[in-house]
Amino acid sequence: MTVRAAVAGASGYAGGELLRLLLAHPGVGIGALTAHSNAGQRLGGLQPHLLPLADRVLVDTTPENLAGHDVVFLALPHGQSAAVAEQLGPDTLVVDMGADFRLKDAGDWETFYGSPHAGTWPYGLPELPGARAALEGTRRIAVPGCYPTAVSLALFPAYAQGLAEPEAVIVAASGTSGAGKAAKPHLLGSEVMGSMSPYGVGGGHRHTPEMIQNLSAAAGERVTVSFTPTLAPMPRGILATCSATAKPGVTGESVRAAYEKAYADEPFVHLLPEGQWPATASVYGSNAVQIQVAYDPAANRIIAISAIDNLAKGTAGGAVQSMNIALGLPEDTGLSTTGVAP
Ligand SMILES: NC(=O)C1=CN([C@@H]2O[C@H](COP(=O)(O)OP(=O)(O)OC[C@H]3O[C@@H](n4cnc5c(N)ncnc54)[C@H](OP(=O)(O)O)[C@@H]3O)[C@@H](O)[C@H]2O)C=CC1
Ligand SMILES: CC(=O)N[C@@H](CCC(=O)OP(=O)(O)O)C(=O)O
Repeated sequence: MTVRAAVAGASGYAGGELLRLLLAHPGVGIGALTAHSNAGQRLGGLQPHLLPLADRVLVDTTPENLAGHDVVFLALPHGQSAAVAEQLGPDTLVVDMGADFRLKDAGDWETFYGSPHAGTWPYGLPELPGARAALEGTRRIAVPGCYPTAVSLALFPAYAQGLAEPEAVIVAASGTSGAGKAAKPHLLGSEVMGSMSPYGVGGGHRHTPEMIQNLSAAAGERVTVSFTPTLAPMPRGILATCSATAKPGVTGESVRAAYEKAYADEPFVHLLPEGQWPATASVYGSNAVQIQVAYDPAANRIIAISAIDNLAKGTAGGAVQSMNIALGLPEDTGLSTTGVAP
């Protein structure tokens, strides 16, 4: 079976990484490539690493250009996907890599994104309880945010197995590609190189409600989240350091056993051997997630650390993984757990 896929936002970082993965996917043929300000340009001038597609010309992001495909990926800025998606038929698999359909609570959406809520689609993080079943056969997928991917995978086993109190503290470092390709003053090389800095401090980051949604569902009670993102001088990668107070009776052994149970059969999540710690360099360009967990008896806290590539498992790889499930393909088709090093 070969499906024909269109990519809206093909000139951006997420669209570019998606095309890199789709070029290696045996079940996908690449159809229309759309953009906005770069419509009319050769892809090779914007994504020079995608050599097999260099002479393809970007077209406008219109329903006409996206029609006639089996799968349409939307790698557009927040708030742009809903209007495009509603023009696509119910038989088309629409995979939204933006935020528009991730949140269930309309109030949360309005508070953090400042526009009317478009709706909620099956959530593309297959490792979460119940998520795979919701993705099977669906024709609409909301790909999670990059930080919520890293944080939810680091912490949900502790909540799902009743080991952690409902308050999580998270500090995560992201590479600069997480902010997209558009020029922003704080992303100038001279600002980023040789420096790390926090942003969105104090509960203001828009990924906070998405983390609360995922962790609360796992816990069966509302989990509060204190989330501090930081910008790291690297192009890709997220390292999320997450902790929560342990419930009475928790030990290092019970925490380890909970994570081993949660991830025993997951193709992309690798619980590292004890004593080895996640590193962004180890997952560069791959769909793998590295996780390690420890119990700090002096502080009575569970500490879970994850590393992902924000553009791979954190966006495009997660999108392909969920597409595979929706189409009934083996989940790992076209995806690799092999990174690039050094
Ligand atoms: N970067 C990351 O790590 C992650 C990104 N995402 C999500 O993926 C989506 C794309 O992000 P990213 O690739 O980083 O962003 P970029 O800024 O790199 O790319 C944005 C893309 O959208 C196009 N675009 C911009 N404005 C419009 C518009 N008004 N209508 C239609 N197309 C438009 C751009 O076209 P043109 O170049 O022609 O202007 C470009 O192709 C976002 O929703 C983001 O949240 C999700 C998880 C992680
Ligand atoms: C470093 C950096 O700026 N990262 C982005 C997150 C990117 C992402 O995954 O988020 P969305 O898909 O929700 O846009 C940020 O903090 O806004």
